[in-house]
Amino acid sequence: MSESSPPAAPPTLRWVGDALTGSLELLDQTRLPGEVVTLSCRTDEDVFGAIRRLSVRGAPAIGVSAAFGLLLGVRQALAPTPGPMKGDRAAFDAALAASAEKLAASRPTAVNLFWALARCRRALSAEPDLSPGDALVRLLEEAQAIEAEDRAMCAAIGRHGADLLPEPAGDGELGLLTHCNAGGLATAGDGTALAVLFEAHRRATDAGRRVRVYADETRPLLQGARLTAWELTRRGVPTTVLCDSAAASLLATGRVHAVVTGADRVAANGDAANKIGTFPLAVLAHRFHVPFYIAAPTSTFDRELASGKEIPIEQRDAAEVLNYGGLRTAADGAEAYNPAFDVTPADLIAALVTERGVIPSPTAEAVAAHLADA
Ligand SMILES: CSC[C@@H](O)[C@@H](O)C(=O)COP(=O)(O)O
Repeated sequence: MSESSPPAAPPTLRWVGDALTGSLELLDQTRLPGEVVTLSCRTDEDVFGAIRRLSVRGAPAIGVSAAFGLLLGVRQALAPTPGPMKGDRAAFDAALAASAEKLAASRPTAVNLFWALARCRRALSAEPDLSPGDALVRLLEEAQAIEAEDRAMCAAIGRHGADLLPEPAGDGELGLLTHCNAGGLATAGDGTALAVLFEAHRRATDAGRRVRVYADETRPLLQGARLTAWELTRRGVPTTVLCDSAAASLLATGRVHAVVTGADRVAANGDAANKIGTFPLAVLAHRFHVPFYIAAPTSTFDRELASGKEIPIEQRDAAEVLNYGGLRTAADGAEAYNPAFDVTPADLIAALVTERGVIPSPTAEAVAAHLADA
């Protein structure tokens, strides 16, 4: 390790051990960047709580964690103390359904949660003859497959997205603006939007060029200032944090050449829900003729929803808006409006980037063609 390397941090999520005795370790994102703390989850209740309070967050990471949470839920029901699984396969399937229902209630917007739970249940219903013990091992294999696939998806998204980015004229710096955290902390890999920015930085460095990432602080929970800036600076990417409300004046300077964000759910027509504050960025990007890209794996697409109007938007605790750093800052008696996500209409999105490639100027037809056989 060189002298300037930051201390190693634990991965965002990691399964440790076998199906019968293992646990899910999560890097507690509520403590970053000040403290690096690992949570050990041994029940689905632990995972539910971690998702709900945003110790683990970001659409793909929520999905992967929920898959491991499902295993923990079934194990807790059928082997609450160390030892072989009790009950028959019907008891296993009932515990699986109950745990999936519990985990699905943790957060409403990121479709990866429901996608991962449904995928695990399908894998088990395809093998009805497995004993409870073997079915638990099968569940672990499926959760680990989801995790490994997510990692590969991030890498592919990074390459496809970086191919879209312009080269600034002369020896100018490529300026890239992002919102919230769609990085390694939000996935099992290098992220979605941040994978694009990391790849752009790597390519620019190889070519002797410069990249700067502008990270919106992302009120009210500061995922941009706390998490995105932490990831970028640890990897040596020049990083500038700005108040969300400074984006218009930054774009007006011409220093931003593309805006890249992630998504929590993309509807069949290409409308995309992402962290509150993403939609205004897309409007601003349109105003300043800067391309606005959304990077998300196909597991974030919800073909059952015709448009973004149908995406359920999480409303969070008023205290997140009325307080700051644990202290009340809003006048007594004021109420809060605190949707966690907004929906960017497809016509403001220059391209959706997935692990399969790019959907330029997304429409329902283009999204359907892109997802065919997915
Ligand atoms: C690759 S993560 C994409 C999105 O999940 C991310 O941008 C986002 O909005 C996360 O919101 P959060 O409330 O922190 O879970």
